[in-house]
Amino acid sequence: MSAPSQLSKDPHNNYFDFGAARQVPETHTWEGLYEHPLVDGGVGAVEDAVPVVDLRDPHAAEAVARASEQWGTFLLEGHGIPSELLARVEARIVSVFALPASEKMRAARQDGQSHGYGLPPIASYFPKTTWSEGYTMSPANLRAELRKIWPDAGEDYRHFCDVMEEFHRQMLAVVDKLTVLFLAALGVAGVEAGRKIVETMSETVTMHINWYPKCPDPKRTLGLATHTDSGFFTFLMQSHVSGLQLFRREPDRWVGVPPGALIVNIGDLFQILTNGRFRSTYHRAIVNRDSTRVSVAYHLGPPADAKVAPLREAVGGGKPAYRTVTWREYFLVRKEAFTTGGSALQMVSLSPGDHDDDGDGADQISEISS
Ligand SMILES: O=C(O)CCC(=O)C(=O)O
Ligand SMILES: [Fe+2]
Repeated sequence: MSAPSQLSKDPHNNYFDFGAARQVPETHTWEGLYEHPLVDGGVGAVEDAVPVVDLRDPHAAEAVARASEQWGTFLLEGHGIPSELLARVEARIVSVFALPASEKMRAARQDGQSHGYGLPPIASYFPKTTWSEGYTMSPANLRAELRKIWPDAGEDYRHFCDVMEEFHRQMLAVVDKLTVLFLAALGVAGVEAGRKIVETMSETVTMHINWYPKCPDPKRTLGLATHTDSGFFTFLMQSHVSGLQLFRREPDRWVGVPPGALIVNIGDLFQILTNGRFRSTYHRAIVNRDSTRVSVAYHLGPPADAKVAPLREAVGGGKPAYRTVTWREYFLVRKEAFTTGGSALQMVSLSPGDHDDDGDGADQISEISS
């Protein structure tokens, strides 16, 4: 593998003009992308159809449990977010990425910062660059953040912020509904630990918007590198263009997720909280020749320094499978895992004889506490 181009990975020094690219340069060429077969995960597929949960279904909690245990991903229906709003979100996102490089670069993510414009946050762990641009923002500081791009706070600024805030407001209602189902599925609906999870999660919302330009040679490159989401769970809104693929084992294969739906992904910290019952999924995004694609990953998790350990109800009479971690600590573990090619969840798992130094005995293990 050739040495990575530091320049093209550094949003402060360089900007890759996707619109002008007539081929995929070495810096953006990924090897081994098609080692495993690709299968269709659409509703018509029999074996590999990605599960669907309809929030209006009286048995939705059971469907959520099954999908979270067996897939770690499901398509969400009956969420009540008007498709007209989702179309406006998409249009406004397209308009941000269409701005001249010099304007976008005003918001470039600085080293060590989680928010800002540029390559997706996980890009720095990989030797090659992905065929995408991203922008990470939190609803709490959306207006201040976007002033970097639009210092005069004109009409485009107001339209973007208004639509993203409306999206956030409507998403919070969906988060509430889905959290009720998750807690019911886990049997902790009336339990203190469950209440704490719900109370703290909405404070941490981060929105990561992704823009995948058209690509002259899409098989040679990747839009977003293979990863699991690290928090509790993520909603993924995507445009009507396919690109998301889930990794499934036995046999190893990539399952193409149908475009257009709102998707829910279980994250690593939820796998820890549920003692491995709900599972996070490896996923990636590919690009295509004819259409640009947009997605919004709406990430939810605990406050950065809250201790997360397997819930008592999930451990039952058994042993905790994971040690206590905070999201902040887990990011460091994840960085090491990306760098060494290991699994972050494996690195925080406990063997039967291990003691959880931070767990402070059986009482603490089943809690999330700040
Ligand atoms: O664009 C996609 O389909 C995937 C996005 C994603 O996985 C993420 O931002 O975490
Ligand atoms: Fe993701």
